[in-house]
Amino acid sequence: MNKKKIYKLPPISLYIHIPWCIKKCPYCDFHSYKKSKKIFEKKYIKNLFQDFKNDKKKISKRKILSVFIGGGTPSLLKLSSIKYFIKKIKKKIIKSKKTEITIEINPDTINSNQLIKYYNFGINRTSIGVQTLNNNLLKKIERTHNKKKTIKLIKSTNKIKNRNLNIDIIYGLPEQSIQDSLNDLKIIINFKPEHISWYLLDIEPNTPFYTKNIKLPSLKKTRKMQKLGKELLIKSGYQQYEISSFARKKKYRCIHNLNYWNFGDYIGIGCGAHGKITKKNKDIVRTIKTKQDSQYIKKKYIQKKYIVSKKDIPFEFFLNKFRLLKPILHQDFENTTNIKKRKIKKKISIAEKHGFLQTKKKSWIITKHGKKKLNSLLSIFLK
Ligand SMILES: C[S@@+](CC[C@H](N)C(=O)[O-])C[C@H]1O[C@@H](n2cnc3c(N)ncnc32)[C@H](O)[C@@H]1O
Ligand SMILES: C[S@@+](CC[C@H](N)C(=O)[O-])C[C@H]1O[C@@H](n2cnc3c(N)ncnc32)[C@H](O)[C@@H]1O
Ligand code: SF4
Repeated sequence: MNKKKIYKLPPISLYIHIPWCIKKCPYCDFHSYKKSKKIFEKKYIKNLFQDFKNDKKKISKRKILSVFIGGGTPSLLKLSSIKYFIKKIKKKIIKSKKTEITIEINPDTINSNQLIKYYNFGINRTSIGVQTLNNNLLKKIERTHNKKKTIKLIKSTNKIKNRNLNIDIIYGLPEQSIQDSLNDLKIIINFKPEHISWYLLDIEPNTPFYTKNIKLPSLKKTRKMQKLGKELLIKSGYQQYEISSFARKKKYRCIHNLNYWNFGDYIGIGCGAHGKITKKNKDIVRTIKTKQDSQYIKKKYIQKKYIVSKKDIPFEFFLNKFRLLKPILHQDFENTTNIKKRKIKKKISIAEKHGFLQTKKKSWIITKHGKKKLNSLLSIFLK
């Protein structure tokens, strides 16, 4: 009998991109820019919903695991726009109160009353971009908020029942001392946010911080910050479940980001949003939405769409999976990529020879050395 193999498709999330910011931060490589007065928010929201409806058809009845409203700065939107949009998508896709719905917030864009309203609309996870609480450093990285204002906003979240709060902090900032970086963590930990994303400043070539040649802490210093910061977070009750992600309890791990790192699928709507959809024949389709808002509101949603070539899939899979710093099941690789593990045997043995990986009966394990040299490990799969 000719048995047809039925593949299980990966879980699918929804990402919504709001590209606007108060101003562009000089270190930021995200797709974001200052909003022009000519662009009407209402029009953008209407188009977001149309873009969503178009993409929704491509996933038929697959259940949405999580929703993430990111940016840019989604908290720049009017409360009425967010309320309207959440209500519309909830009707279409969200069947359970447990579905994680996150919104990213810049502390200079809202007050505590507005933040509380997000929870009333059904958003159940909020993420505040604090970066640092040192006023001098905030000025150096050209942020528009200060310590006092940020702390007031964080404090106000204590009133929220079932709060699920994430705080983004960056370390390795220009001229930052080890003590400065640990102080930021100590202050934030005192507020007991459910989640802390603790990023090392990344300098990408197309940002002003790259071209300006700013003075960064030495590698030795950032390594020390990393070691001491991680120890502090763990001592304070946070569990690390990804390179930069720490949660107070397992239930506070970010479902949306975990789905990306597990090489799950996601619809990406809004200017510059990326999407990844695995089709029934296991082709992986990536989409990039139109970057300019003026074009997007003319209903030109898609900028690029392509099928990921078979030879690139292992690299994309490991790029995400290695971030979780835990064993990767062979079965998981084969199921998610539709590629047999023997096809990557050569690359795995190179990684083993370098001491980056160990092959066990059912999984690959990243060694301590591999965790330190994650980029070198990944580059093996890029070749
Ligand atoms: C897209 S931003 C959204 C938050 C909001 N726009 C804000 O900045 O307040 C998400 C997070 O990415 C992090 N981030 C942005 N640029 C970074 C960089 N160059 N290096 C490390 N982290 C960065 C920041 O912590 C920021 O809060
Ligand atoms: C830098 S992370 C910050 C997460 C935040 N710290 C938190 O835990 O809530 C932002 C998230 O938005 C997603 N994201 C940002 N820009 C995106 C885009 N243009 N298309 C798709 N996803 C995007 C990232 O992949 C990630 O899941
Ligand atoms: S860090 Fe946040 S506020 Fe700054 S430009 Fe990037 S997205 Fe906008």
